[in-house]
Amino acid sequence: METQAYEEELQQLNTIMNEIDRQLTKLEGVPIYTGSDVTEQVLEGIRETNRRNLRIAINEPYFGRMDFQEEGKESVPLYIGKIGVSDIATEDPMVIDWRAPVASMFYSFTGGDDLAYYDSPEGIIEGLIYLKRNIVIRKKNLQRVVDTYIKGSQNESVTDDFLLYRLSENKDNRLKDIVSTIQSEQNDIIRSSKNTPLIIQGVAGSGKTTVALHRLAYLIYQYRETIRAEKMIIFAPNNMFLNYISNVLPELGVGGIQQTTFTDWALAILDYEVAAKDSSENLDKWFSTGVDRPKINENTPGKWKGSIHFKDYIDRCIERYEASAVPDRDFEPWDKIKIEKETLHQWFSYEYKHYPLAKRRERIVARIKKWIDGELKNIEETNIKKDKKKKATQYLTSYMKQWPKHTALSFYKSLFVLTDKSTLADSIPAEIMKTTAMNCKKKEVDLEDLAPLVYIHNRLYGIEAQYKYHHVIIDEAQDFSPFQIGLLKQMAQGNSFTILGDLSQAIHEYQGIKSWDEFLEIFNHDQVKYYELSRSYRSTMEIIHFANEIISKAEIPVSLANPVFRSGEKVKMIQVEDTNRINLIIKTIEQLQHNKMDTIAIIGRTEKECALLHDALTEAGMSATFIHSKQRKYEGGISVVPVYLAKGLEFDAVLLMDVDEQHYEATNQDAKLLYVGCTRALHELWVLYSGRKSPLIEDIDVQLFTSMI
Ligand SMILES: Nc1ncnc2c1ncn2[C@@H]1O[C@H](COP(=O)(O)OP(=O)(O)OP(=O)(O)O)[C@@H](O)[C@H]1O
Repeated sequence: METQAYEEELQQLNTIMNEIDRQLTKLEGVPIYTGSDVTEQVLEGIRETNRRNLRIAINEPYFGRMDFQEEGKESVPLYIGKIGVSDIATEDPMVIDWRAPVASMFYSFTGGDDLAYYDSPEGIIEGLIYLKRNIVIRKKNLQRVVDTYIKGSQNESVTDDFLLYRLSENKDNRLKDIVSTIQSEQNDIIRSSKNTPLIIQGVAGSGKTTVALHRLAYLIYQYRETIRAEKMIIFAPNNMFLNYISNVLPELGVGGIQQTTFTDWALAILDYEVAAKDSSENLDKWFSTGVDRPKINENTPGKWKGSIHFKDYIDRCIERYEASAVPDRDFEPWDKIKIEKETLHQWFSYEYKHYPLAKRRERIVARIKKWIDGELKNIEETNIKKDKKKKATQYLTSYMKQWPKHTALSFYKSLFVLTDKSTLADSIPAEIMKTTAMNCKKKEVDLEDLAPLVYIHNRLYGIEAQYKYHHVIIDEAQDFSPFQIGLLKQMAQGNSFTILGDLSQAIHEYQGIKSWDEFLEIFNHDQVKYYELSRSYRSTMEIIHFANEIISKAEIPVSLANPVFRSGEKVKMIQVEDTNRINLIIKTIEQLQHNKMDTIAIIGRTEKECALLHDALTEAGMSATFIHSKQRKYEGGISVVPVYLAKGLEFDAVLLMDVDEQHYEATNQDAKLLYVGCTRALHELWVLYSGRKSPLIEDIDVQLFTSMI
């Protein structure tokens, strides 16, 4: 039977490949248009997209087949691929784009005799599925045919076998697409409608980043009439992470989406009026160990400035500025000739109300100048006219001095200067007042200042068209502040958001959130869709069970990860003396490489310790990449990385260093850090410590690891 299926698919592959080849050859034969005719340019754009798509399709034209019988019709085999391909002569679809409505059944159907259905533009279409088949094609060669559902057969649902086959593969240095194995709960998120903001709490390895990228590809396809790639934006925690995920969208045939960090994005909007302080200093501080650990409370700058309370405070300050902006006097450049203050107020508060504050000021200056010109026209004597003009200009300058022109920075700075007893600034903690005023003076600010600065900029100057988005994706959103979300909410049209994160990995406690309610409130609870993904696809069961024991020690209001049934090596726990550490690491890595582990991370606790470890390993002849906070590229191979920078990444094997009582104390924060470290591993996890082991791993069930000396 299997051979028969294979032969059948081989034949089909030939037919489809020939068609793709024919179309591509034809398109590649058309000379590229470089002229200035707009219609021709548009046509060239379409040809270029088609060329690009067909080049993707020619290597792996499809990955699945589903035999579907729509009610009242014949059963037809539908081939599903990354890119849709039609027979050029008959226009019949040969391969269906995975994002097409009918293809949704390939992901949502998990067996059974019930009618399957999908939501088409014409309404719900129902029918029966007879076959669901996974087909692996690599570089034009048919490699594997696995039936995951055959109607009437005993062994009805073996979907997980194929998923496991994909999960057991090793990873290189880039995140991959998952079109062939999207799971039903992921499919629901990917295909959610554009204008419902989504908040997704997903355990480590549940596919949040991957799902977010597939969702973008879906939205571009589904809303192609109204949505543009350049108007969609992804926020990720750092540039190395952006580099790590950079292959997925091109693999899905999607280009042009903005991908950035909040810092880079904010600095550009502020036109680089300020610089961002070196983040590594901050990370060193917040992730230090022992007596250096700073305490975190509501007055911690990141928390305080990231709160909606601070946003409201800024609103009040802006209102105050607005109320007192127009000088409380007539504009009277010459005796008895004047614009009355009531008129100026009328312009400001009514006629120009729809303009942002700075623009209103500009408009009024322009109107006053026009009024002066008009008045001067009535004067005939040249000398008097000249004299009056001079007087009016001087008067205007002194008048406008009473109406300060603000930039985002100057306004922000003014919030941190205590000018009089009645000032609103009374409520700002003294330490924040002092340091922020100092930073503003140096034009060098912290991450937590950027959202308020952009917010003020928007209030003063309005939001430019290029910063109004069709869709916003925020990955690792647990590290965002409510203020950042509140700000972005103003800039995303129709509240089109996908916000993803994991509270169990909320290691940036000094700025992030404790509960998703903090964001839900911003969107007015009932308008948002909240999802929880608890199935974890990355790590083996052994690793997930071990990691779950650690995170259970922290009080976090989310459910534990539930691994797919993929079994591997037990977690290894090793006590090692400092003198033997380097030796042991090198031997372990040799063993792991022998076991075909391609990407291996040695995860340390702080950046400084990792730098020292990396030096020692280099000296001992090992070649590894040291990942530090300024790293922009993830190279793969062997990496030495501080645990907080490993978040978001994954490796075939992980060596967690220094899991002792000094480095990982019995605190929520350290439990989360250790959890992040453990869940980076796909296949093997080695936990090393010297002296006393961390209390976080002290009483872990002995069945869950192997102790080695
Ligand atoms: N449906 C799936 N089929 C195959 N692989 C999947 C699937 N879903 C997720 N994966 C794989 O699981 C791994 C984790 O995915 P991803 O990094 O997107 O998860 P995450 O939730 O963002 O993780 P974390 O929060 O731990 O960084 C990746 O290797 C991804 O390819």
